[in-house]
Amino acid sequence: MVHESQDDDTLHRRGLMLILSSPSGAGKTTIARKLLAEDDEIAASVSVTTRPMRPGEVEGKDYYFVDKAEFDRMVEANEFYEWAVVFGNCYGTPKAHIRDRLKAGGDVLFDIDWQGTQQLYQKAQADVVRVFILPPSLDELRRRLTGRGTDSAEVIAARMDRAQAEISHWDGYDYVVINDEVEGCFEKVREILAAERMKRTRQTGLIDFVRGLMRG
Ligand SMILES: Nc1nc2c(ncn2[C@@H]2O[C@H](COP(=O)(O)OP(=O)(O)O)[C@@H](O)[C@H]2O)c(=O)[nH]1
Ligand SMILES: Nc1ncnc2c1ncn2[C@@H]1O[C@H](COP(=O)(O)OP(=O)(O)O)[C@@H](O)[C@H]1O
Repeated sequence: MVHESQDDDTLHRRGLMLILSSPSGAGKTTIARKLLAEDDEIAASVSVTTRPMRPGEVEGKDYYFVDKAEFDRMVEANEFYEWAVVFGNCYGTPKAHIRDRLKAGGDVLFDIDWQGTQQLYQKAQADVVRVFILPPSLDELRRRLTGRGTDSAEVIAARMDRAQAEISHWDGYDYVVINDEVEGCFEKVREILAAERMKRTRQTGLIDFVRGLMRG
């Protein structure tokens, strides 16, 4: 649970920003979905966009939908950690909701590439935990992209062409996990998350607790 106050039996902690990146097809969406389904202390980051809402999309769940004037105002007011224009529409990661969530002890999951990772890290270094997921081999990466059945042969070829360039950014991450087998990879990501949650600097309730201990 996300703690609203410190009046419960666990020490209050500050949330963290968990970034999962990988070359396309290595399995970051699979790991992210499992984490979101099994861990109620973490929620996905919701971006702001000027793109029109698609049928079935939900405001505040898929995106926050705004018009261009409002998006420009948010850029001017420095309300984004990062933003970009993709296919003619603007997309940005808003600070406000994320800050509130971190303060309340909730974690936020980002499924973003190395460029977005660099930008987030520059803005929020102390809160960011960067995890890079590697495929066990390029042959297996190709098998996964093909097996997913979502992309044409051309798109798969383009993703394979980009894979080595993406892999070359592995050293910009705090942790690297090889996704050989899903359950094993998922467990490793969970262990990383568990350890990062225990970091002294994130346990904001510790000072009072230790003072109490010292007073006897
Ligand atoms: N930089 C950045 N890119 C984003 C953000 N949110 C979404 N995108 C990217 O915008 C692109 C288009 O997203 P979307 O309109 O949902 O279409 P789809 O994901 O291609 O179906 C994708 O490549 C997303 O990764 C964001 O907050 N910041
Ligand atoms: N460890 C694994 N072993 C075999 N297949 C996997 C593994 N992890 C993911 N997959 C499959 O590979 C495909 C690509 O995974 P996905 O999570 O969509 O990758 P990404 O989000 O990195 O593009 C999907 O069909 C997924 O079910």
